[in-house]
Amino acid sequence: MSLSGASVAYYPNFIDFSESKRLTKQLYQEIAWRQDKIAMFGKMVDIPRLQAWFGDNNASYTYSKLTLFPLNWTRHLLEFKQQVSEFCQQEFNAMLANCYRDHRDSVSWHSDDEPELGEQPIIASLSFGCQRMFHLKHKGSGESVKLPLQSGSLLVMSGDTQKNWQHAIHKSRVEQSMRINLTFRNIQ
Ligand SMILES: O=C(O)CCC(=O)C(=O)O
Ligand SMILES: [Fe+2]
Repeated sequence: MSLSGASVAYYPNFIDFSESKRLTKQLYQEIAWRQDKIAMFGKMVDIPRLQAWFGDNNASYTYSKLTLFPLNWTRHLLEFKQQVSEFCQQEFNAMLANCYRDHRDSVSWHSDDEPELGEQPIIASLSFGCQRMFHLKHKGSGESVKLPLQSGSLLVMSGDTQKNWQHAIHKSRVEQSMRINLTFRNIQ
C-alpha cells in the first residue's frame, strides 16, 4: 500500500481462511481476556473491547494509559509468533490481543508510538473472524484510507507509519460477529 510517510503491507491469506475462522473460537477460549477500564471525564469506563497482553518477560507495558502485565504465551500463540517473526524477519517479544465481541466494539484513533517500541516499530497484526474495516489517517494532512482486514490476514506497519499516521477500527452500524486480532510488537 503506497502512503506518504508510511509503510503498510497487507497479506490477505497469511493463514488459510477457513482455518482462521475455526481458530477464532479457539483463541476466544484459550486467552484470559480482560475488560480493561480507562478514565473518561473523571469516571472509569469499560473500553469497548476485551484485551490480553502477552510477553516474553515480566516487563509491563503502558498502552493507552493502561499498564498491562504480560501473560505467558500459549503454545498456539507461540506458533503464531514464530510464523510472523520468520515472515517479517523481525523478533517479537510481546503481543496485544484484542477481542471485538461484535459490531459495537472498536478501537479509537491512536498510534502505537510508545517510547518502549522504539523509533520505527514494526507492528504485525493477525486477524481472525469477522472482517472489520481498518482506518488510517495522516496526522498532518488528514488524508485517510481504509482497508478491510479479512480473517487470516496479516497487516504489517513499519517505518514511519506510527510517527505520521493514526489508525482505528470504528463501531459498525451493521451487525457483526466476533473478531480477534493479535498485534505482535517488540519492546526494547
Ligand atoms: O484490531 C486491529 O486491527 C487493530 C488493533 C490495534 O490497533 C492495536 O492493538 O494497537
Ligand atoms: Fe494500534
